[in-house]
Amino acid sequence: MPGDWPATLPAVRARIDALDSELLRLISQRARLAERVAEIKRASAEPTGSFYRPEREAQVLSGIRAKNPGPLADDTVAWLFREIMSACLAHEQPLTVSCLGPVGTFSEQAAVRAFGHGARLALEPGIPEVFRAVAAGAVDFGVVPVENSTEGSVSQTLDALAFGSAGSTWSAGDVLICGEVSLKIDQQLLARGDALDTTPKRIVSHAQSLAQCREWLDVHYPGVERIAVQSNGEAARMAAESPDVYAIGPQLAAERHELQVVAANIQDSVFNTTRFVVIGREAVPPSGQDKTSLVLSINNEPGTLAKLLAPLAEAGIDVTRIESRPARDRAWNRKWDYVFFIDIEGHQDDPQIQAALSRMLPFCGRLGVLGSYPRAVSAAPTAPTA
Ligand SMILES: O=C(O)C(=O)C[C@]1(C(=O)O)C=C[C@@H](O)C=C1
Repeated sequence: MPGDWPATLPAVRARIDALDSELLRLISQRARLAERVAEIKRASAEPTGSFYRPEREAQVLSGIRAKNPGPLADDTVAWLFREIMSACLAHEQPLTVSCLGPVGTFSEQAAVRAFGHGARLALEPGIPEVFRAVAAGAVDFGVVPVENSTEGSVSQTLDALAFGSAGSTWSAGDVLICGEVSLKIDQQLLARGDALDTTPKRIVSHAQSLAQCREWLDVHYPGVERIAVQSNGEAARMAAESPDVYAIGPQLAAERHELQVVAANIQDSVFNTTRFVVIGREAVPPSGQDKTSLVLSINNEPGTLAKLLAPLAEAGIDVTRIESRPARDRAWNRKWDYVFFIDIEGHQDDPQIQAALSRMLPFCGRLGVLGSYPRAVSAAPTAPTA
């Protein structure tokens, strides 16, 4: 520690007060610059619909992590700047972000992780409703779960991205992936305070959460009926209404619904993590550290998948995920039975990616780009546990 550090508590606090004043002055100056950014965006020849710039935010957060001198963790300083940017953006143009509700879902937590507390949240009863709100322009962006490390893909999200709405109120392509955020999922068993010493008649949660805790429930609550509901928030709401019902969900749900934690961190895997995507209506320009999500159908002949992936391998493009699902949409399955979801490193505007995609086209029944977006930059209020 430098020799001129103050020695007494009042002297240290005086130094902290002086630094806080300086920080406040700098943050206010930053907010003034954000006002200027807004003026420039409004006057731009090609004004974009939203002032939110995920590619710029990813660059700012990566830069902060790289420059962090300590002693605070990279995740912590990135989180502080996430909130500063969120406040600056809210000052430029308030955003509304839709996600699965009611209050107390992991999706709510992920939306705050992606946008900070400056965004207004619009909570929807289901994932299709989040897509509909984004497609209709009722909200600026949405945040939806796409895959979980224990349970795999969230089929409602993949189907909506690939095929559009089941009722044809909006089409695939109206909604694009604009960003991603990962959340460590710690599941809590929740109950009303007056139900703690009883055996519940039912344990309710979202199907994914029940599946993530299957083994733990088999051991600790064998024979108790498990009921899947629309969301963890809805489960917590039901537990708050009846002492016969226990819910599984996040700590946030306990706080929002005034429930007690009967058992903490009951997920079967300690690495349990869910990846969420941010969905919007506009394509995102390159940030320099991007991913592209593709959906495609292939001719079901021997060797086609290998031929399809060869241009990516030959160009040294990393495939971060590949997943197949039955094609539900007639336009996709008239001739082709399965669709593949493939995530690759890079942006669709990169010439190298464009060249690889055009070499893949002859092997595809259809090929759609679900979006190019900045790779998640970790920014968490507390150090992640895994
Ligand atoms: O650089 C911009 O375009 C801004 O609007 C400024 C800013 C920021 O506070 O740094 C705010 C919101 C955007 O999403 C990205 C960055």
